[in-house]
Amino acid sequence: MTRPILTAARMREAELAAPVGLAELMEQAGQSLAEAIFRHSAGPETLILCGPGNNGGDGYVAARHLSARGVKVRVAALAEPTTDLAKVARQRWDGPVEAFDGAAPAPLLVDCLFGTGLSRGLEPAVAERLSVLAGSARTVVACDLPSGVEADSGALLSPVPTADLTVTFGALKPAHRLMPAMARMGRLVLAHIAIEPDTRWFELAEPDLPPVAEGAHKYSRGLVHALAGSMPGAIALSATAAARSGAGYVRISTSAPIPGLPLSVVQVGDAQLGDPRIGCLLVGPGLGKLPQLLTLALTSRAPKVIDADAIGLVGEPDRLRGQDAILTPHGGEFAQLFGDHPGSKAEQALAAAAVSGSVVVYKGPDTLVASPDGRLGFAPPAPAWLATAGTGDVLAGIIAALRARGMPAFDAACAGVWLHGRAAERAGPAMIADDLLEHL
Ligand SMILES: NC(=O)C1=CN([C@@H]2O[C@H](COP(=O)(O)OP(=O)(O)OC[C@H]3O[C@@H](n4cnc5c(N)ncnc54)[C@H](OP(=O)(O)O)[C@@H]3O)[C@@H](O)[C@H]2O)[C@@H](O)CC1
Ligand SMILES: Nc1ncnc2c1ncn2[C@@H]1O[C@H](COP(=O)(O)OP(=O)(O)O)[C@@H](O)[C@H]1O
Ligand SMILES: [K+]
Repeated sequence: MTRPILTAARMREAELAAPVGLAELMEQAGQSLAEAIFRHSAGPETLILCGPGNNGGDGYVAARHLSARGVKVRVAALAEPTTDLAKVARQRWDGPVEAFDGAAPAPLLVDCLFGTGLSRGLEPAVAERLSVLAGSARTVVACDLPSGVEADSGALLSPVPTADLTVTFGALKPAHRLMPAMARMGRLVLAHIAIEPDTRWFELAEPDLPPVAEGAHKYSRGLVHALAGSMPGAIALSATAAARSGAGYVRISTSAPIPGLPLSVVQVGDAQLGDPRIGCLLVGPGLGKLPQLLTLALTSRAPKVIDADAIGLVGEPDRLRGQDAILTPHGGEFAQLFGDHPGSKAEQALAAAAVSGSVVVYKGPDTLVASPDGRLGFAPPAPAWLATAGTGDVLAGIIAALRARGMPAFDAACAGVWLHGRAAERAGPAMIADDLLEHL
């Protein structure tokens, strides 16, 4: 199941449009926070830090529910509540409220200082105290977002301790899946509250892959045609990944024999781009500085995956319009083609997709898949050991195979990114790109 993602502003709209009142939403949020805490680590003395806004309001509600379950709860307030909702939640908490500054540590710390309303970094003394309390706790739970994280960009506006568990409500926020904030979340639980998120932003989930038809033949299962350039290892990784990702036929145009390929991958000396059976053309991995090969690729009517060196050779993004292309840039390649866009990584990816008319897979520890029509997929965390040469070549091959198998471009890119991350998890920390091929 994909999980919806809303910006702070869209979340507020969804809250206002909810079929229940805001006070009921806060009650649901605080109660589900208490439940998630109780399930994660029932029992130990709990210190709940409450801020002045509704994030703090959730904290008072959670305090009441945890206390009713018999947990020893202490509440410390950074400031008196300023919103009506938080004031009511505060009144309904009948235990004492300590001052934030003097609060002693507890084994379980719940951070309800700031959530989606954070507008600037925490004051240095507050951030420092939060860090000390988090450092002394066995378990740190963040309500909605760890305090100091900017909800829409994933930026850290002040130092942010890493949570063991983050409980968010109704929808994820972009920061849950954008760096550097993503690394501070710990386990991320999405609790249900009665909003109806209407959004085309979502977290990637396990894909439905097209089954192999009973009457399939190798061409109907999808022909991936790759153009080799000056570095044969990269295209060998891509082509093998395509073969292992269910393409019926993988073929490479190459001027010299490429070693290390499965015997089933066909190597040809000419371009063969007029072949109407090509389900996806792959250009870029190991291409080197051969702009003529990109130009040749762009004469083909086939769907394309354009990766690596080829991205830097495009020049103007609108050269890609009408190409039915999926681009797979890392940060450097993205900047080369699209220049400096303002805004968050999410906004940049969408702007790039719009200007190129292409699906853009903006890679990194926080990979995004953007469609020109406004859909945006956020990858769940993938292991950092993917940061090794050649893993991008493997990803390009996976996506090319899924595209050739008939998946629409955006779906193929989303599925490919998800499968790539899970293959890395199975391959383990000492993996090299070649090892991913055994786990596809
Ligand atoms: N609405 C609903 O129905 C539901 C909402 N829910 C919950 O509400 C949370 C959002 O609540 P929120 O909008 O009140 O924002 P919140 O993050 O608590 O902080 C805002 C306050 O902090 C202040 N402030 C900001 N930065 C600051 C800083 N660095 N240092 C000091 N002050 C700072 C800011 O003041 P100002 O920027 O105006 O100075 C304002 O007073 C959301 O994350 C979720 O947990 C759930 O219950 C579901 C239902
Ligand atoms: N720290 C990280 N955590 C998770 N995934 C990462 C990290 N760094 C890189 N990746 C992933 O590894 C792959 C690297 O691709 P790329 O930069 O094109 O490398 P190459 O060109 O060497 O194949 C991408 O899929 C990227 O999302
Ligand atoms: K918080």
